[in-house]
Amino acid sequence: MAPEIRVEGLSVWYDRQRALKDVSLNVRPGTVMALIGPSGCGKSTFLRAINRLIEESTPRARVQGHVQVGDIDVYHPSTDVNDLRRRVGMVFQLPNPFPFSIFDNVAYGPRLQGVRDGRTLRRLVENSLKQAALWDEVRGKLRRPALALSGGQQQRLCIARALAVNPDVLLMDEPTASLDPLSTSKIEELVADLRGRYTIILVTHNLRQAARISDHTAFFSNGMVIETGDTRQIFTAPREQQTEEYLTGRYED
Ligand SMILES: Nc1ncnc2c1ncn2[C@@H]1O[C@H](COP(=O)(O)OP(=O)(O)OP(=O)(O)O)[C@@H](O)[C@H]1O
Repeated sequence: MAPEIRVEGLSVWYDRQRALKDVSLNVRPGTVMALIGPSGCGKSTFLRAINRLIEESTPRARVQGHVQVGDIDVYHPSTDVNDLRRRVGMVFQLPNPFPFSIFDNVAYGPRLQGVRDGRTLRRLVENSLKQAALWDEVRGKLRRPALALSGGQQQRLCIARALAVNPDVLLMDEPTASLDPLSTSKIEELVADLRGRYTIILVTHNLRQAARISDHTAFFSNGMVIETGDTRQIFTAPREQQTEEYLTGRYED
């Protein structure tokens, strides 16, 4: 079941720099939330706070506030980070398949979880590749190296890999930034398809993409959420002047 994500009073410090300032934001179950805003405003930091990736990449960073993903209190001392990351999948800007075969990339997570049975693995791999809209292009070639796929296919493979462990949240950090227009539209269709089954947060610099595929949008600036709401409303009638300036390109990046 796609969970609600509730974030209350989230602040993040990297050394002395405060990258997020008391951010509160809710994402409803099974919806797509787009995070937009100028470079360095804290969008990726927000995303990485949700699956506790910040402590992984920057052990000296400090996180304060409350993050709830369904029934998981993300920063509670008893929370199992591996379990959290199984339920909260992540896709990055640059496709990052492992230097293994297509099959082994998708089977990686389930194998780590102890799935050994060949038939079960084959079924999981096929289902995940179908969900990621890649199956038709790679069936019969599952033993080929993942790195031989095109960039757009690699990104869909990374989405399949994330889906293979059966998450219920997907965090996507500029997933189409490195892709050509055709691959971008495939990923956008895929996100539209996954909506409902997963709660999705998508960071994007592509405003038209945010307008096309998100239900809600949050505009970040300088570590704060300036405005959040229905995507249509944000794009057609923003309440805040800063949002309007950003959307009309008058914002100093
Ligand atoms: N690991 C880190 N160590 C120190 N400072 C960091 C680290 N990661 C991010 N920052 C700083 O925190 C601020 C927010 O960065 P973040 O990457 O979250 O912004 P962003 O909105 O995602 O930017 P972009 O759109 O360019 O990806 C920036 O000033 C950035 O330089």
